[in-house]
Amino acid sequence: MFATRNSLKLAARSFSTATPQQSKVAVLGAAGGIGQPLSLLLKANARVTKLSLYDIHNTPGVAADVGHVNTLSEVTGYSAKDQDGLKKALEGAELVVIPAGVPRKPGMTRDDLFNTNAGIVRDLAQACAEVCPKAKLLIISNPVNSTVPIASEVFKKAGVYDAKKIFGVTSLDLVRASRFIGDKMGKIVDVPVVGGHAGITIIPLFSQVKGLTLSNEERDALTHRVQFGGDEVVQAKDGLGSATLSMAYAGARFADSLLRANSGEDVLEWAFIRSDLFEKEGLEYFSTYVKLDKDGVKEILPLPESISAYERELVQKAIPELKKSETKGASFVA
Ligand SMILES: NC(=O)C1=CN([C@@H]2O[C@H](COP(=O)(O)OP(=O)(O)OC[C@H]3O[C@@H](n4cnc5c(N)ncnc54)[C@H](O)[C@@H]3O)[C@@H](O)[C@H]2O)C=CC1
Ligand SMILES: O=C([O-])CC(=O)C(=O)O
Repeated sequence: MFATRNSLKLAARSFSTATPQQSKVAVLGAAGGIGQPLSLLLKANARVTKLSLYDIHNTPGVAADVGHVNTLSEVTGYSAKDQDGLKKALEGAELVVIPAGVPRKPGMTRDDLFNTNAGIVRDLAQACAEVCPKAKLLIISNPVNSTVPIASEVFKKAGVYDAKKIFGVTSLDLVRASRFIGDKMGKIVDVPVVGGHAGITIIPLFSQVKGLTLSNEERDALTHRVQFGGDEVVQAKDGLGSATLSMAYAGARFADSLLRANSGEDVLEWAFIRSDLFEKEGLEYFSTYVKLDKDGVKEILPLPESISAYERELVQKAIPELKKSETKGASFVA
């Protein structure tokens, strides 16, 4: 991966190596299973000029360790023990990535994490709304289908809400879909994934992959594998948590897209955001194709006309699930 100092290539895409403008990125939950490798990948990204790590404990060690990686960014670490540690971590942040919270154990759904993680995300979002209201929030903590509405409601209450800047990170679903199809195609291609980030709300759009032909059985099996890819890792880790390394990779890739957009590049991404696409159905949040610019979401693109009848049906099935989760999140703050 660290082939040369100037080329950090990861799969089909690469992280930025261009000389950056000033970009401070804060990671909240930085000492955790995702937080540590994610912080490492952000340290390796030349677009990050300041990396600010926060966790309730163990952050000084992670910051000291990551801080020895020889890129020019400055690394600071704060924990809950430091006076105003969270505030200091957030001051001047352009991007705030949030992987704070508990992960699943076998037999749990992501929604089972709500009771613990909803409060964590609410409180961290509250601090962001106070200290860096213009920062882009990248929410990894599960259940994403509820934690994004939670953060949004906190920002609304604080009077600083900008729907263009609050993102649920669903990029692990895209990474998985791309990887699983990679075996079939013998090369890595991008696979769109829309909807949300839990079970049947995760909808891979295999119909959009040029040159891919699947039998109905293959399509069903691959769709199921993408939808329940998280469970595969939870079971394999056998009580020790959920995906961390692949999530760090996917999260760092998503952060890089926002940093690229911030420096003027036209960037296309898939993200779970506030969207009017299903307004008629009363749904507020949906992961879809977006154009990014320095202010966050520049344009939300509709679902491709050419998606299959099978995929349309999956979208219809996901809508009530997504609605339940967003209502649960929004009511928690209300
Ligand atoms: N969006 C996605 O695709 C994915 C989301 N996740 C979710 O990410 C979250 C974190 O997962 P892991 O890193 O494996 O868990 P972990 O338990 O290894 O790490 C979580 C970290 O959050 C910290 N933390 C807890 N409360 C905090 C607070 N109030 N402020 C700051 N830090 C706090 C903990 O001290 C810990 O270091 C889980 O909710 C998990 O379900 C995991 C994989 C994929
Ligand atoms: O499955 C989990 O709980 C973690 C997660 O969101 C994923 O791996 O997609």
